[in-house]
Amino acid sequence: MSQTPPYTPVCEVSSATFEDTKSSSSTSMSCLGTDSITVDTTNVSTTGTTEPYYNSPTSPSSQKFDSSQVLSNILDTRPQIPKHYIGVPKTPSSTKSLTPYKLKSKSLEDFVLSSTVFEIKLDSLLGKGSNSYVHLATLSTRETKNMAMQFAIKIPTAKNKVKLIEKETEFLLLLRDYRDNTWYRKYGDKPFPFVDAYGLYYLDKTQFPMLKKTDLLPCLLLKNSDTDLFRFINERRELTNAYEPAIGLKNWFCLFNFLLDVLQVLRDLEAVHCDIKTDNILVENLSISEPAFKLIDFTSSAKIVDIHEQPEMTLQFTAPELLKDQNKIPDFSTDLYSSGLVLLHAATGSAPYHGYDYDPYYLITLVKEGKVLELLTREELNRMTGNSQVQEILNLILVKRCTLEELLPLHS
Ligand SMILES: Nc1ncnc2c1ncn2[C@@H]1O[C@H](COP(=O)(O)OP(=O)(O)OP(=O)(O)O)[C@@H](O)[C@H]1O
Repeated sequence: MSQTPPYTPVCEVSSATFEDTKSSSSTSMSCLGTDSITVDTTNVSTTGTTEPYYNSPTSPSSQKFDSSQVLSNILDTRPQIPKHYIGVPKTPSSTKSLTPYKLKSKSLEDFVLSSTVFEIKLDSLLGKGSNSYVHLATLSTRETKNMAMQFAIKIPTAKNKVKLIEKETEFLLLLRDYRDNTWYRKYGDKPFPFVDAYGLYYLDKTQFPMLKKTDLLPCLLLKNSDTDLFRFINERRELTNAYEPAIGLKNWFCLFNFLLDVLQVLRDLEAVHCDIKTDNILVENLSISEPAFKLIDFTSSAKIVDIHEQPEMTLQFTAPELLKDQNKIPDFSTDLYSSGLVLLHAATGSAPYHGYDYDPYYLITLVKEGKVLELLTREELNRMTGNSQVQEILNLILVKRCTLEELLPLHS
């Protein structure tokens, strides 16, 4: 991910410091009372995925992907997976002295792909979040080398970040269960709007040099995508006309429908994502006329009943009421508001509060007051108001704060 981290200043709940993961400068944020907010400095930084932040261990794989479909199908339809494919490493020869990180539940252990059956080769860096590196990688079976597939692997930046990988994986398992038992029954063969997870896989320093030499940590295997929505907006806004949404009218409504699908699933699960933003939406099928969007990053997601404090969120995509009241728990309406900001970004071509993120204190004031529409430039307004339905939908979500039910009749 090129947009947010590692330039993203993160306010850790535990330390309450305002830390920039790239520069070493840090400013106390405790006085801001926003301990769990990440400031998206997307518009300040112009990091490219082509520029790794360290000496990358990557070595492009020479594997062919003829059988990638076979392997991804096996991993996707777990009940059919052979038993020996699964297993937390015991004492693999290369990591004899390392104790694998102990996962917190049996369901997570059952999701681990055995390193005696599979091997993984890391390719290029796809993105970096505040808690993880995401690499393109190749998974192959050790015995039959032509059984190989490409995927994205989310690697924790440190051992203390594994609990977030565990939390995210548990949420992905919940979504997978929903997909298999409810989604197909309710929506037929409509694409599921969340990223597919294939399993967990343990890596050590010999495979990923950024890990400590004493660590053997579980990493999350996900379906990889061509690009994310942030980059998609930047590319498309050069091609679309000045009075239509930056990503084009058809794509904008496609994104709107996708977000309504996401919100309906979350409502069915009585859960919230809590970090819906442009960086967290992947875009697939770019060669086909309609792109397919997939939501990622479930590190802050949970069932509403299980949330007791505000999780880590991205300031520019946070609903004002969560900043005004630190005790307020995120709910469906706060995810809907964040979705409205994603739609605004896709319409105007600029991230919310673009140009106002140089001063986090000022930014917090603006977000608290929900000033996002008042800060739009003439060009941005033209793109937002060029189509009356786009304008109406944005107004309903961001100003009138309508409910999901009120929007559903507009779903096509
Ligand atoms: N499945 C994937 N395919 C392609 N790229 C991906 C995939 N998953 C993540 N990425 C890229 O990596 C970036 C970081 O991923 P992610 O947001 O899941 O990490 P994180 O550490 O939880 O980040 P955050 O700081 O937002 O919490 C994404 O913005 C995206 O660009």
